[in-house]
Amino acid sequence: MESVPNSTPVPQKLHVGSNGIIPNSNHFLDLRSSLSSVEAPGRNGDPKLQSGRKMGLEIKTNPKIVYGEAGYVLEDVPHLTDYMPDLPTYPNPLQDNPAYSVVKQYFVNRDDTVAQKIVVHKTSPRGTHFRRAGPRQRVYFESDEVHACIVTCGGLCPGLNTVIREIVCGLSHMYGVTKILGIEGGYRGFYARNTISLTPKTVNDIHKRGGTILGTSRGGHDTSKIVDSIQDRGINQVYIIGGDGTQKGASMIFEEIQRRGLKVVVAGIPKTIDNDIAVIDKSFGFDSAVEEAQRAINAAHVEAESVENGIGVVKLMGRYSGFIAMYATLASRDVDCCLIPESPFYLEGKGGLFEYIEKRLKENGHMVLVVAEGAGQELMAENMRSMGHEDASGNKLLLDVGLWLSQKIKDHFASRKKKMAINLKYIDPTYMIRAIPSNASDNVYCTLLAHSAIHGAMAGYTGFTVGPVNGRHAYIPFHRITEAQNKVVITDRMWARLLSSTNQPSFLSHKDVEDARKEEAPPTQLLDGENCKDGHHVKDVVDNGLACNGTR
Ligand SMILES: Nc1ncnc2c1ncn2[C@@H]1O[C@H](COP(=O)(O)OP(=O)(O)OP(=O)(O)O)[C@@H](O)[C@H]1O
Ligand SMILES: O=P(O)(O)OC[C@H]1O[C@](O)(CO)[C@@H](O)[C@@H]1O
Ligand SMILES: [Mg+2]
Repeated sequence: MESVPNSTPVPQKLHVGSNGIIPNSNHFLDLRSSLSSVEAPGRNGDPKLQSGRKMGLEIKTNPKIVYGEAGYVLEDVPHLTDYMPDLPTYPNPLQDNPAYSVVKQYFVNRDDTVAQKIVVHKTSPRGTHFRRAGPRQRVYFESDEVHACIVTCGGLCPGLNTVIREIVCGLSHMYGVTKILGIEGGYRGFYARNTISLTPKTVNDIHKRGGTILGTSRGGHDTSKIVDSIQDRGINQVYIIGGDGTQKGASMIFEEIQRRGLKVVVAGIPKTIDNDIAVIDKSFGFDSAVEEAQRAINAAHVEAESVENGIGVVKLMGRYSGFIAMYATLASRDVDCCLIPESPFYLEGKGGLFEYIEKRLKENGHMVLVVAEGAGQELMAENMRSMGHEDASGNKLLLDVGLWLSQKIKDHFASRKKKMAINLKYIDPTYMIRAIPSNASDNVYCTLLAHSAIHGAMAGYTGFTVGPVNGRHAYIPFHRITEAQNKVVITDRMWARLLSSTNQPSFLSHKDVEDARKEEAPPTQLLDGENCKDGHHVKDVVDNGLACNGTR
């Protein structure tokens, strides 16, 4: 969150009505090409953006930001007409589609936007909005002109095949597209592998399988080779499914395409089993993972309660964010302790993990412990020589906290001082969970993501990631997805619910709590006005167009 320095120029203001509707839509459309050059206050002055590099990402395009009344801010996504102003448009073929033509107001009003925060005070500024996803009345591609491709990158996640299937079927059934290529093996597949032709027939039942039929990889992102391949193959719609690293790569591809002036749309579909993607409500596959994790937790519980002083330890995925562990714990009710990367813990002494385990064993005769793979990394590094290795994408390789913790617990209770017989079983279901097909609700979610991406691409939007914001699908500029990771906020209500359900110690000192409170709160919390560092009042926001959206 940052407030806007008073010295920055007030941007060109668009007249947005109090209901958020831009009164004359044509006026808005006419302004669209100039919007990309509207200087965003606080952004151009932001050293992270001025230097052009942040988290390895080159950000060259000014964000498209539109300011309205009462602190309304639209963080818009790029459009092909930003750099190709004279493109022709065509009526959306969906208007003649028997399934969709009967729907009242099927087409999204082009001024519709989705609010990032829906909990507001009566004096709150209206805050940040994103362009609403969905089909537009006019499209920028004729059906037989479209040559789409799909690529999946990063780690596996339940639902990848469903998204592939629904992009292929959606393009084909809704827009009559026949040329769709699958890029094999992630980003490097653009220049190092063959492509496969995808049709509704070939993808018909792939949603029932785990993994990705296209294969995936880490590393191998070579922007100019990728864009050469897109150009050489005559591809004009690129659908990129992947996590934060993938979206950074997608942003660079978009920048290069724009630099070359190509009529090529780049659409990102966010994927991560860890649910660590910022802005969106939830990532696909997360629900399926939490559900599948219940099987491992149940097994750990059965094993633990069947023996004297039984301890079941389950490791779940979550490199930097403990969402899977937190939700799996909350869902299960059999878990006595959940450890996540966001909440440091310690083993020995008063208030430590060993003391709590002993207490639970004495009270209950058994216990279940869930640990996210990224938890306790610093603690382990103090004990062991840290490897400091990275994978091909530059992600830090983690030490195995499950094995380490299990050994530490065994050693502690076997020590001469303690001499307490325990029976510990360690279950690592991480890759088994990641490899399952998506569950029913994720399947529906994947379908909506795919459709939103297709509608956006056909309408000429580009350089966006699609996803639900407060339940409504929106087009989100890449930089908003890649500039921060979503994490469990340990001063938030959800973590408090977990602590009260497991009765575990918080392992936090008073100082830890104070530090955590000072950290940025998540965008879903009520922050407007309250979190402006320089104390800009709502009136400043309204009168001077100053942005204070509480999200940076
Ligand atoms: N900063 C970056 N710039 C360009 N490309 C990147 C960047 N970071 C990662 N990539 C590319 O994106 C792809 C996937 O990245 P990564 O392995 O980090 O997975 P991810 O998309 O973050 O998914 P997940 O972490 O959920 O498995 C890789 O091919 C990698 O080369
Ligand atoms: O073993 P891999 O494929 O590199 O992936 C492991 C990582 O990928 C993730 O599943 C994210 O995709 C993390 O939870 C995990 O740390
Ligand atoms: Mg990642």
